[in-house]
Parts: sequence; C-alpha cells; structure tokens
Amino acid sequence: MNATTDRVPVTILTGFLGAGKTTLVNHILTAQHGKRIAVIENEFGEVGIDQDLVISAEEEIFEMNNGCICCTVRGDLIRILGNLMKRRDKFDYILVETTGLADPGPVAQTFFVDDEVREKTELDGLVTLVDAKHVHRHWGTNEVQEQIAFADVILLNKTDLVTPDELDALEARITGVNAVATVYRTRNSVIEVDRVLNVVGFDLDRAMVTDPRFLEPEYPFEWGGVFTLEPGDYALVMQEGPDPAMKLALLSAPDGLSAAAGTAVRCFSEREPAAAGVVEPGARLWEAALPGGAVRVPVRIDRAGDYALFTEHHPDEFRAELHGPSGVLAAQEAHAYKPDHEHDDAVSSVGITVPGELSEEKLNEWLGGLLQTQGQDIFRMKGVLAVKGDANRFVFQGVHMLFDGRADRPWGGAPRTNKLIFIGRNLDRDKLTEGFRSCLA
Ligand SMILES: Nc1nc2c(ncn2[C@@H]2O[C@H](COP(=O)(O)OP(=O)(O)OP(=O)(O)O)[C@@H](O)[C@H]2O)c(=O)[nH]1
Repeated sequence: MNATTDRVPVTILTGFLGAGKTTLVNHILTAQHGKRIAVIENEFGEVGIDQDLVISAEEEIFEMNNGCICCTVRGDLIRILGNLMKRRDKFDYILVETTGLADPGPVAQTFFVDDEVREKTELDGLVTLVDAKHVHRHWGTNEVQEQIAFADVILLNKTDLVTPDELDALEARITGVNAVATVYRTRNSVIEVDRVLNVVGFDLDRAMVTDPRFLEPEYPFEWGGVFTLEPGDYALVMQEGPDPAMKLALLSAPDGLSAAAGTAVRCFSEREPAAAGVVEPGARLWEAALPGGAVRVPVRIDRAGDYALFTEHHPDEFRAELHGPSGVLAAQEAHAYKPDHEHDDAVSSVGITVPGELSEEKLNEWLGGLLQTQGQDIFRMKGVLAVKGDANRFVFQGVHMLFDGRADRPWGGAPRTNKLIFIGRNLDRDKLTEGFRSCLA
C-alpha cells in the first residue's frame, strides 16, 4: 500500500508479442517480496492460454479475452477492477499484463478518466519489455513506438540472444524515443522486484507530452445523442452503409450524455449483444444486422424521460434517424466520439482447442514445415499440449522462428486436451486447424 494514500498501486506491463511479459509476471509472483499481487491478463485471441502459463500461486488471476484492451475491452477492465475492489483486503498490488498488440496509452488512461477507478487505484508505473532479438522486426509499428514512449521502466530482455554491441545500439535507439525511462538489461525477465514495482514512476504530465490527447478517452462507439421521449413506439431507421451491423445502447439519461457515456462503455464491452428485435432502454448492448437496404429497428419507451442512444458507427454513414409518431426526431445533445485507434487488420489470432493426445513426431513435423513456409508471418505461438505417453502438460512457446517447449504440471485427473494459439499476419484458420488435428496420435 502507498504511504500517502490507500489507493492500490497498479503496474502495467507492456511489450510486443513474446517479449517476456508472462515470464516477468511469473518471476514477480515467485520472488520474495511480501506483496500480495492480483494479476489481470489481457489476451489477444479467443482461446485463453496465458492463465495456464502463469504459475499457479495464491495470487488472483483474472483473465480478459477477446480483442484488445485498448478498445472495447476498457469496459471489461473497469468491471474487473470493480470486482477486485470488493476483495480489497486480499491483495496489496495490481499487475495488468496487456496484450503485445496493445497501445498502452489508453490502458494507462483508464486509471485517470474513470472516476471510480481513479478513486481506488493509482497507476504506479508502466514497464515495457523489449525483445532485444526481435524488436527490430516491429520497430516501425505504432504499438512498439508507444510502448517505448510511455514506459517508466524498460527491460531490454533476451540479452542472451544478441551481442553486447547490438544491445548498445538498441539502447541508443530506445533512448532516442524515450530518454527518461530507466533501462535495465535482463535475461528471462529476471530483475529485482523493487525496480519494477512501487517505482512511483508514472507521470501524467509526461504522458500528456507523449500524447496530448492522453486524457481524451477513446470510446467503443462513435456517436451518442440524447432525445426527450414520451411513452410510445419509435423506430431507428438505417440505410445501407459501410458495415454489416451496428451495435447500439439506449440508456436512461436524466443527467445528460456524458454521465451516460460511462455506462455505455461498460455496455459495449458485452461479448454477446442481443439481436435488436425491439430495443428498450437499459444497460445492455444491442446489435442490428444491416444486410443491405433500409432497416427499421423498433424502439419502445414505457416512461417519459431523457434517453441517450449510443451507436457503434456514426449515424451519417447509414443515414440513421430516430423516427417518432410525428416524424424524425432531433437529438437535443449529441457528440461524435474520438474513434478507436487503428489496428493492423491483417494481424489476427487463431486459437484451436482439440481434445485428445498428440503424436510428438507428427507435431514436430507439422510445426517444422509450418515455420519453414510461414515463419515470417507467424509472430507468436503458444500452446498447452497433451502428448501421448507424457503424464505432464507440455507447454510450447514460439516467437518468430525461435521456439521451445517444456514439461509443465501433471495432467492428473484433468481431461487431456490441447490448446494452441497463433498470432500473426495472413493466418488461415481452416488450414491451421486441419494441420493441428492431423497431429492427433
Ligand atoms: N532466450 C530467451 N528466451 C526468453 C527470455 N525471456 C523470455 N523468453 C522466452 O520467450 C518466450 C515468450 O515469453 P513470454 O514471457 O511468454 O512472452 P510474453 O511477452 O508474455 O508473450 P505474449 O503474451 O504472447 O505477448 C518464452 O518461450 C520464454 O521462455 C530471455 O531472456 N531469453
């Protein structure tokens, strides 16, 4: 706990895919420091694996899946932090491990723009792991640049894979982007815990210099408007536009648009929106399919009042209008929100889960062939596998062309199953799934 406040200190760990973040989390969880740490994992991809890779400890591990922590998942992070705070007596510190594809700015921003989060937590520092061997491959990407620019502490990791001269050159390059962060050189993310936790490093003013719009949150919706509505039937009418569907939320908004926007952020983190049959006010997310041509989504209001409508895309793109009994209604207050940052759309993840046991020989052959043909495009592979004849889980890790595997905990009575995740460019899900299945014993 901090000396001056009882807000829980938070450290955000960033670093490109495979840089050594989970290795650092494991190191922190096993080191002797007397702190009880809650870990929040954000994964890119639909099959959660990181939780299996973090050593089991008494510490609590919360997992967020599905997309990028920096966009729609901000609501998820806020919700997880809220739940954590109900068990405030169980831990003294929070570690958030972001996906390697996250721009950390919006993650850090969550700790400043959400009132509830700000009251209870305090961002202590942002620690960035840099893969000394592979960082040059992704140096020009926004994610890597921002991860370095926002860092308070930078760990130049995997020092065993490069020469001292290469390390010096890389450190000089890093200092060119961020001259104030403290840089340490590490192998297997081993570092004294005091150098990464409780550094009291995060400086809002500096973050504002790095990104002048730092405190201007990104939203998972592009537009919001408040309408004063009487009880009755309305319709949201939309024409064909650039997207095949539109997510929306309709919330009672007695205190205006910006008060409702916080609730809307949480609604938009909902994984399974309801089909917009008849939309009614309430804290839920709806999705209207836009198959082409005009679409009319019925809206029912039972009580007179002010209601805020939030839409995933800007209404202009679909010529969207709210129709009432006497024609098209105008919003009395409206705002176009800063859209989410851009992602490299070609980068995706494929997660495969196959029950049963694998043949080690077939697996080696398949992976070998895969790396030969697609090695440039596969940034990251992670797997927890059940190999025939082996009583232990086999944990498999790949970063570009380098990969290693090791025996992990015994399966015991747990059903033997295999989880594998690929992150990279131009991945062919069907082909990868078929290949993985062909490795079954
Ligand atoms: N040679 C070498 N390998 C390392 C070092 N640190 C980590 N690794 C290996 O690199 C791989 C990736 O490490 P992780 O800790 O899972 O990386 P990560 O940043 O959590 O990866 P993502 O969650 O996919 O972004 C694992 O196989 C680690 O064992 C190091 O200093 N040297």
